[in-house]
Amino acid sequence: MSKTAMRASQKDFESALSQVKRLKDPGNEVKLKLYALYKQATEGPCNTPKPGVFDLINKAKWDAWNALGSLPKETARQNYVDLVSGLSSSSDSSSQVKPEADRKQPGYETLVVTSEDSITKIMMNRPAKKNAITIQMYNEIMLALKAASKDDSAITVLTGNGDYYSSGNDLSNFTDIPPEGIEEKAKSSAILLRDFVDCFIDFPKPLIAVVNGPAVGISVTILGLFDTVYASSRATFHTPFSHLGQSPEGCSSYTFPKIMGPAKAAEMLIFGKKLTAAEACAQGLVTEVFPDSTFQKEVWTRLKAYSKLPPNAMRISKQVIRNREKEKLRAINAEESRALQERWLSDECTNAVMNFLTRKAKL
Ligand SMILES: CCCC/C=C/CC(=O)SCCNC(=O)CCNC(=O)[C@H](O)C(C)(C)COP(=O)(O)OP(=O)(O)OC[C@H]1O[C@@H](n2cnc3c(N)ncnc32)[C@H](O)[C@@H]1OP(=O)(O)O
Repeated sequence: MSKTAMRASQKDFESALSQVKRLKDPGNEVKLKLYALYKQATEGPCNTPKPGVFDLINKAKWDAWNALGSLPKETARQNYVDLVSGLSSSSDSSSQVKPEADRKQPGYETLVVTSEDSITKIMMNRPAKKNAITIQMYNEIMLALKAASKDDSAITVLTGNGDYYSSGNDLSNFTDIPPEGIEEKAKSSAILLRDFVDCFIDFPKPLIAVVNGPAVGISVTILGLFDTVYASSRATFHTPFSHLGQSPEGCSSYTFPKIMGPAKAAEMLIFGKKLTAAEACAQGLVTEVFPDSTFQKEVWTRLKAYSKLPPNAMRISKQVIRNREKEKLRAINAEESRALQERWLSDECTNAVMNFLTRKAKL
């Protein structure tokens, strides 16, 4: 029987609604389609006033819903279920490990992933946006880490393209509010954050950060979960959580006091003190700093030598060093994510994000 000949039940629809939250970000166009079909399936034809021209996001949503005209609720429900099912099967196939070595791996839009000389390199690739991490990028980094954990490389590297390592969470992630409302957005963001950080906690091979420039927010906090951090002399390390009405994540509430002592950690995590590469190295967050002019050459020469060491011995050494803390780190990650879920609903956070997005504030 063809898909369209079948009728989606309310149960199918509800299961598609929960499935959609676990999908890789399908991009804005598909998200608008999903939104429109959801509204049509639950409320019928578009019945709200058209938003003003400057209310770009709500206008795009309204246009997508209105374009469905008088499509019956049942057909919209069926189309929603079919669309989610198509997205699920393509995202399943893109998560399979691909064996091609020595060249750019396909399937990533926000990253460049390569495997060469027994090193898998995951490079964040939104240089024009300072490698700010979108929902899609969180999902792609998780996919790339899962693939790297199973491929035949010995070590894995995370780095950034352009002048920044990463400016942290893309603050426009907070503007894409689903039909279920802001609370649901905070909840799904907390789940995404927890899953993302768990991938670093659980990563089984040596994981190296090649910090090519300034690092902000979550790109700094997760460094405590890496095995080695090499920084360019141009890099800085900034966790301005209080300025943003937020609180620490990436297990930094535990790893930073352990690495640098509680007093130095508090200056970074509570007061948002920005560290230079030399300071971050003196405090133990960074393994070694290289002059910016020779950074890439020196780091990659070093990493190529390390990647020739026996891979199983390196894995076991990492396990012995890290395994006894894994459960604790997972619990800390869950607790930090819960705290942030509440913070994201606060006026302090909303105002800080709006000030950035309306160009009133920068770090
Ligand atoms: C779901 C899980 C959530 C986990 C939560 C994590 C918490 C964090 O990560 S908190 C950290 C959030 N990051 C920031 O607050 C940084 C905001 N960005 C800035 O303050 C500045 O952009 C900068 C200091 C990083 C760089 O300033 P600079 O003058 O050199 O460059 P810009 O012209 O500002 O940036 C170029 C371009 O990139 C856009 N952009 C940069 N960073 C972000 C960002 N984090 N989110 C969204 N967009 C960002 C910036 O708006 C510019 O875009 P346009 O060219 O379109 O104007």
